[in-house]
Amino acid sequence: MTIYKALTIAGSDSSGGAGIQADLKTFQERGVYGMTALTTIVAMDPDNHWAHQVFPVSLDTVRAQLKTILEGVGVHALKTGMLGSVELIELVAETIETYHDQPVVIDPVMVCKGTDEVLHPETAVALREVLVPKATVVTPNLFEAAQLSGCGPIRTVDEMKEAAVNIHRLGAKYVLIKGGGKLQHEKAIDLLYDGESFDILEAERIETTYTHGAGCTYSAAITAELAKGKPVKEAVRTAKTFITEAIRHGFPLNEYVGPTLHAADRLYGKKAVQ
Ligand SMILES: Nc1ncnc2c1ncn2[C@@H]1O[C@H](COP(=O)(O)OP(=O)(O)O)[C@@H](O)[C@H]1O
Ligand SMILES: Cc1ncc(COP(=O)(O)O)c(C=O)c1O
Ligand SMILES: [Mg+2]
Repeated sequence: MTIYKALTIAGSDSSGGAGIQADLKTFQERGVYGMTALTTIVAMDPDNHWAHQVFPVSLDTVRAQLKTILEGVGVHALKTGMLGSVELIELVAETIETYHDQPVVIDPVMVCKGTDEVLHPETAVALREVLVPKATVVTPNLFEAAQLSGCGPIRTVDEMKEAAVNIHRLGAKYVLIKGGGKLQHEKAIDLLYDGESFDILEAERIETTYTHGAGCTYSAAITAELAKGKPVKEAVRTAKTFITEAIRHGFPLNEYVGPTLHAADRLYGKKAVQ
């Protein structure tokens, strides 16, 4: 029996809903062995309205983790999440160049939910110019897609299409823009573009604010399916069902944050994508 292995290069969300924790839980749920290269640690302050504090991991430490996994073990697919510095984005891009055989999912994390404030503003340009061109699939939310594409704010499916074309021109093979809860639409719409045609993924829109980590979980589920050798379109459809169930069963951790339930598809799943 083949054990499929996936790597996430991402930050730690101590509260467990997003980041490397979401990725590992999702890999496990999808039957894939998960490994990690930790880039940064995010802590949230309960005495200060859950304000985020970011503690970066040194470049050498990230390099050593990547060597452990990519030279010491090998992976069937990898994904990136929060990277936190231009130097790190460059290191990850070089690493992908060296191990370019596996599918690569780039989740171009710029923002945490609840704010449109870019966490590391200087990294947006490096993401666009250095890392997105290496992606098998890039998975921006609406805010990130606007930043990467150079388009203004994205409010409609037509504007999502325009942004997807621009991002595809950067070199990503597939562009998946997440309309999610922010697009004014009765469904939760995502748009997948492969340079030729647009696929709309449509799922039930769930009335909830417990979506912390939804993007990480979605991109990790896509990575897991790609690790198993699934084609991109099938991987994205499977992941869409998975994230819809995880959001349906999202829950509050405290007054500030509610993550999705990574185990929901296994525990309560039903088909969600139309
Ligand atoms: N309220 C919702 N109901 C159903 N699906 C949602 C909802 N909000 C987000 N999604 C879906 O969750 C996935 C992650 O999207 P999103 O939350 O926009 O990402 P991010 O966490 O990176 O901002 C996408 O498939 C999106 O369509
Ligand atoms: C370490 C880390 N990575 C990524 C994210 C982005 O999470 P989301 O999946 O909600 O976009 C967060 C948000 O808090 C985070 O803390
Ligand atoms: Mg995100």
